[in-house]
Parts: sequence; structure tokens; C-alpha cells
Amino acid sequence: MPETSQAKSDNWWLIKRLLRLIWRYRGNSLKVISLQGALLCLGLAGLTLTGLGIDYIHYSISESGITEQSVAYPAGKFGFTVPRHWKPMVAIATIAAAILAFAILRGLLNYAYTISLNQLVQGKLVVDLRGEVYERLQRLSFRFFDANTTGSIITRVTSDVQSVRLFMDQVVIQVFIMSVSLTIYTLYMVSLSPSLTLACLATTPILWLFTTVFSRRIQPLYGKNQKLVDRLVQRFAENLQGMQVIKAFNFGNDQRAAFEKANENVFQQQRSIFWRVSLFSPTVGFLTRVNIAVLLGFGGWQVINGQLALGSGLVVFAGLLEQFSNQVNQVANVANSMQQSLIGARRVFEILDAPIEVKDVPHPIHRPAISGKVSLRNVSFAYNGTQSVVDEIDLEVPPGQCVAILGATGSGKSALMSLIPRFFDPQSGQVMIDDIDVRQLKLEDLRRSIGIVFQESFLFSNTVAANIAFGHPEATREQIEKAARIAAAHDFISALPHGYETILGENGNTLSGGQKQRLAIARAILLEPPILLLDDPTAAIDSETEQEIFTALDQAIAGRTTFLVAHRLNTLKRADTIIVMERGRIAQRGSHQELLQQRGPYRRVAHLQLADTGDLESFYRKGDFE
Ligand SMILES: Nc1ncnc2c1ncn2[C@@H]1O[C@H](COP(=O)(O)OP(=O)(O)OP(=O)(O)O)[C@@H](O)[C@H]1O
Repeated sequence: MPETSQAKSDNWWLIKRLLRLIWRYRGNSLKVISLQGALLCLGLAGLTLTGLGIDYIHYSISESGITEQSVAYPAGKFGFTVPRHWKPMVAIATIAAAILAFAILRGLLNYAYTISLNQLVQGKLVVDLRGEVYERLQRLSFRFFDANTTGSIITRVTSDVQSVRLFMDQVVIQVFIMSVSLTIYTLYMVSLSPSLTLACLATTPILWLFTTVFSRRIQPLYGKNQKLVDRLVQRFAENLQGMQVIKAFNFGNDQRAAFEKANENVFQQQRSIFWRVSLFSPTVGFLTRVNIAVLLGFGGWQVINGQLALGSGLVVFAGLLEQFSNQVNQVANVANSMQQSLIGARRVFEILDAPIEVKDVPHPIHRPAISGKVSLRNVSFAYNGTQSVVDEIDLEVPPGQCVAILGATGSGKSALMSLIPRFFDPQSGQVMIDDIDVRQLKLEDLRRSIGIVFQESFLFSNTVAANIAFGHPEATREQIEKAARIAAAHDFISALPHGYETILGENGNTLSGGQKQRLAIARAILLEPPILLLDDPTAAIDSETEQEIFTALDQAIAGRTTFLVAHRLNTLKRADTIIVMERGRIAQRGSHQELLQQRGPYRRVAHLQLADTGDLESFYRKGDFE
């Protein structure tokens, strides 16, 4: 398909989708549109009364002989008339009072309209849509987050959702109001003078043409603008997260310059949009003003020749034309909002439509109690679908056993572990728990049976207790403290100013690395899961604290199937089985003693560490090595 027709059909698809979305709010939209309808009627009534008033004054002047021209008694429109027996001042005061009453009513209705519209778009549409996007983000797999930057995701949930709102209030409702009012104004004008209507509206087709060209030109600019904003937000978020590195490497000025550049790019892009929009609105304004000149010339001539009444004819016509022009002027805003909302909507729908790769099968197996047997059968996995980072792995772990994983960085240890809680699904082979393929197990049951501690753990800006009970808010204080004791965290928590109720800073930045990891361990073991995944939890911790944690963890590991990524011999020795990974494959497997007896990577690592600590000789003396 050529690019333009592809873009056109894309836009149509988006518009249809947006209309379906808005259809959900038809009740409230109808209320808003009805209020606008009432405002339109009141406006017309006020205008008609003004025309009647002027005609009546004109008539009264001619009757009193101030002017020689004879004027016909004003004919009422829409039933508005002045009874012939009324005194002139009474009639004029009554008309003025009626105009005032309509104006007050209009003001009140306008207020109701603004409130209803705001409730509809901000209180309903935006809130619902944001909720849906958030909900979807929770269910999307890690692959989505690898492919999209945090900055882009944040702008989609914030400003792009607001752009979708524009489609409702600035496009759909506006177009509806515009079509109805333009039709009514045109009919009213035709009823007053068909020839004057034709003359005054002659410029309208040029206006439509101009608007179409404008829309086509502006849309790609909005698209580019969103991308630049994404980049700006991303840079900002990274700067905040990496503040420590920036300061440590004295890179503040360069980062500031880079940020300013991104900021400038957004500004330049917005300026180029602003230039076009600023040029478009006055041009449309000028075209509509041409009509007013025509009205004065041609309409004035009709009044002088007695073909048109002064008030209910020319003045009302002028009022209608003014309203007509105001509505047509909105075309520029509508076209602008339309392009903005289509760009935003496309980005929001990209999230709502992103495939949920890891999800429950239609009738998943419900297993609240799992014994913890884990089997991997010929499992291969590639992040990108082609290059395996886990390659044909077979592993059988009976319930309650501890498997330690050793391997060089990038050998696939984390990738292997991430297949057990289904952070990813393997391309081939099966991961089984209690002899059930994890893809058949209810995802909630699966994740509930697994406690995980990552290399670096994220803590929320909440209390210590809430962080430990994260994911299990129903946990009692007793359970929380028990988990903290097992993770050797109770003592330092008790020493905090408010103990378990101490509020942590963002990502627990008021704690040390070791303290954070201990909270993460407490969080993982809180509900005593049958399976524990410990992905090098002490990587960033000194060996003394590591020993302290692992001594405490012995109690947690006992009786649970545990996968433990570790590098230090003292930790590895605790495992029933050790597997050594190399480029996604298991290069060696066995117990500590068995592996020490074999030539291979494990023995090399052991050798190096023992030499480092000065224990190598004593090992040889004890005959641990061949
Ligand atoms: N999200 C990802 N997308 C694509 N490739 C990835 C992703 N995460 C890791 N990789 C790559 O997959 C391979 C295995 O990574 P993995 O994190 O499993 O290694 P690891 O053994 O746990 O390393 P480390 O000890 O450094 O944590 C590496 O080559 C890595 O570059």
C-alpha cells in the first residue's frame, strides 16, 4: 500500500476505534450535547429579541414622526411579538428584560455545561483510560519493557492519554455542536435572505480546502514532537536515577548540556507547529471576516431598498454570521486537536494492544499447595528469538533441594531462573513444577509459590513493614517479624527511628545495600514459599555480611527448593547440587566435593578463591584435590 493511503487507512482505523471508546460514555456525552443545544436555542432567542427590539424602536421612531420613512409594524419570529396596545417604553423595557433573563439563563447553563464536560473528560474518560493503560502495563511481559523506554511509557500514561481526551471534547463534541449550529444558522439566514446567505458564505469552500491541507501538513509534526518529548523525559528520568554516577564522574555539565539540547529540540519542534497554527487561525479568521464586509455592502443595500428589515433582518443576520464565523473559526482548532489526538491515541493503543505474551491458558490448573519439584526438560530460550542464552538444559530438582548456579557473567544464570516464575516462556522444552508444565499452572498460584530475590532489589517509598509485606498485605506483624529475623534484618530494623513503621526513602535509599537486600530476602520468604530463587542476592555485599545473611538463610533454605546464583565457595558448598553454566549450557554438575575432584571450570574457580584467601595449601593437605 502506498504510504499516504496506508496513513489514511491507519487514521480511519484510529478514528473508528476512538469513536468506539467514546460510545461508552454516550449517556454523559448526550447530556453535554443537550446543554449545548439549549445554549444554542437561548442564543438564537436572544438574537431574535434584539432584532425585534431594534425593529420596534425603528417603527416607534417612524410613528412619532422623527423620520419621514414609513416602517412596517415588526413581525415576530418564533412567536416573539409586541402586542399593538403596549406603550413603546413598556414594550422596549419588556424586550430588554427578556434579553437579560435569557442571558442569565445562558450563563447558568454555560456553567452547567463546563462542569459536565469536565466531569466527562477528566473525571471519567481520562481516569478510566489511565487505569486501563496502567492495568495493561502490569500484565505486559518484560519484553515490552525491554523494547520501550521508561520515558516513552510515562508520556503515554500522562500526556498521550490527555491527547485522547482532546478527541472527545475538542473533536467529537465540537464537531457535533459545530454541525448542528452551522446547519441552524444557515437555515435561519436562508429564511431571512437566500441571496445574502449565498453571497456571504461564498468563501466557505476555500476554507474547507485550506483546512484539509493544513491537517495533512501538521500531523507528522505532532508525531515528531511526541518522540522528542519521549527523549526529553527519558533523559530527565535517567539523570535522576543516575545522579550518583553523574556527580561521581563530574559529568554534571555535559549532562546538563545534553538535557538542554533535548529541551531545545522539543522547543524548536513545538515552535514550528506553533508557527503553522498561528498562521492558520488568522487566515481562517480573515476569510470569515470577508463575509462581514459583504454583509454590510449587500445587506445594507437590501435594507435601504426595503427588501430586508433593519433589526430582525440585517442585525439578526449580522449576529448569525458572527456566530457562524466563530464556529467556522473552530475548524482550525478541531483540525489541530484531531491531529494531536490521533498521534496520542496511536501511542496509547500501542500499549493497550501490546500482546500479553505470558498469560494464563484458558483453563489453568489451580494448585494452591506445591511440593516444589522443579524439572527443566530440554529447555532453550533466546531473548531475541534466535540466539539462545539458555541452551537445551535438562535439570531435575527434587522438592527441598538446593541448586547453586555458578557461571561467568552473561552465561545465562538469570535467564535460566527467569523461566521458572514465567517472566519469559522458553522457545522450546518444558519447565515443570510438580510435573506440571508451568504454562498450564495458574500464573497467580505459580508466582505465589515462588520467593525471589534479585541482584539488586527495589524497595518502595513506604514503611519497612509494608515493604516486607509487599505482595502479601494480609500478612500479620508476627509473620513480618519472623521473616525479618530469618533474613537477619530484625536487629537493624529495630534500631531504626520508628522500627518497622519507619518510612523508607525512594527505592529505600536511606538504607545500605546490605540492609536493602536483607529486606528483600524477608519479603521473599514472608509467606514461606516452597520455591526460592536467589539471583546472586549478595553480589553487592561484603563477604562478612554475606556469611551473616547466608547463615540466617540456612533456616529459610532448609526444606525449600532453592535456586541460588553464587560465586563464593562458602556459599556454593551449602548446595546439594552445583551446576556450572557456560554460554547457556550446563558445563558441569555435581556436589562441591564431586566437582572439586573433576578437572574443569569449578575447580579453576575454587583454586583461584582458595589461593586468594591463602587456604589452598590446607585444602591440598586435607586431600580435597586429586
Ligand atoms: N533483556 C534482555 N534482552 C536481551 N538480551 C539480554 C537481556 N538480558 C540479558 N541479555 C543477554 O543474555 C545473556 C545472558 O544474560 P543473563 O543475565 O542471564 O546472564 P547472567 O549469567 O545472569 O549474568 P550476570 O552474572 O552478569 O548477571 C547475556 O548475553 C545478556 O547480554
